[in-house]
Amino acid sequence: MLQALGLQAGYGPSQVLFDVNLSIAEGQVATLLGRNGMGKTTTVRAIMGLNPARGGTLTFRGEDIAALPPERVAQRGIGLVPEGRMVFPTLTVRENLVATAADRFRRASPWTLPRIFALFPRLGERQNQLARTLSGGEQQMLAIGRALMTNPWLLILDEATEGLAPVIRAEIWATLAALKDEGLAILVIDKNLSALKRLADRHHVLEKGRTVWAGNSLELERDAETVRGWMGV
Ligand SMILES: Nc1ncnc2c1ncn2[C@@H]1O[C@H](COP(=O)(O)OP(=O)(O)OP(=O)(O)O)[C@@H](O)[C@H]1O
Repeated sequence: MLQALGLQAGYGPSQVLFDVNLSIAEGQVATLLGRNGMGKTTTVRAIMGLNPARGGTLTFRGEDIAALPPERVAQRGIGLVPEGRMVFPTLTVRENLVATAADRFRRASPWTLPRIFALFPRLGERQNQLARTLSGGEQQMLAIGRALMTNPWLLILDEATEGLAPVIRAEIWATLAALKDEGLAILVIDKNLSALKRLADRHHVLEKGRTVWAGNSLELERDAETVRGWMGV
């Protein structure tokens, strides 16, 4: 579904990604692992067209997306839950969700407000509240709901559980498992290896802008010590 080969990207004169290789099959959950500053967010930005690829290849559902601007990438069906959530603070929960709503692919059962509120009942209870008055966990749920309202084929979450209470984290992990069961492909950036091992099919470790390890959860178990070393945990 998504494949990056030898991906390169950076900011102005500084190159950050040198050789990122990443693949996510349909309906799979994949992870991007690595210490802070190793290029995970930059990889996401390259996929989304925010920091366009400068080398290598990037394909999504069989199409070359390397040169597409961000709005086109989103239209192709990649939904981003960015680092720091970035919900619209002065819009209500409902307005945040409606703002991005689109069903470009005429899905069999598209995401709607009632479906989002069934997934996150708390958002339903607070639908007329301004987003900035929500707790961190609720804002994260809203960010996920907003990405789902674009009816993506692939959902990307950058540090979605960071700074959240354990009980809220558990809720987010359970939600991602439910979305996977529905067939949604997901790319997760997170540091919680034990949750990721259960949820994800494939893992990629980044070190200084290069994919230095990739494998499934069994292989991750086998190479746990090495991977933990790369992650600094
Ligand atoms: N806007 C920017 N301008 C210049 N350099 C940047 C910018 N954003 C990030 N970088 C640099 O790019 C490198 C990779 O950062 P990136 O955010 O992709 O890492 P990360 O693996 O996602 O880590 P983190 O968990 O800290 O977000 C770092 O050296 C960082 O300093």
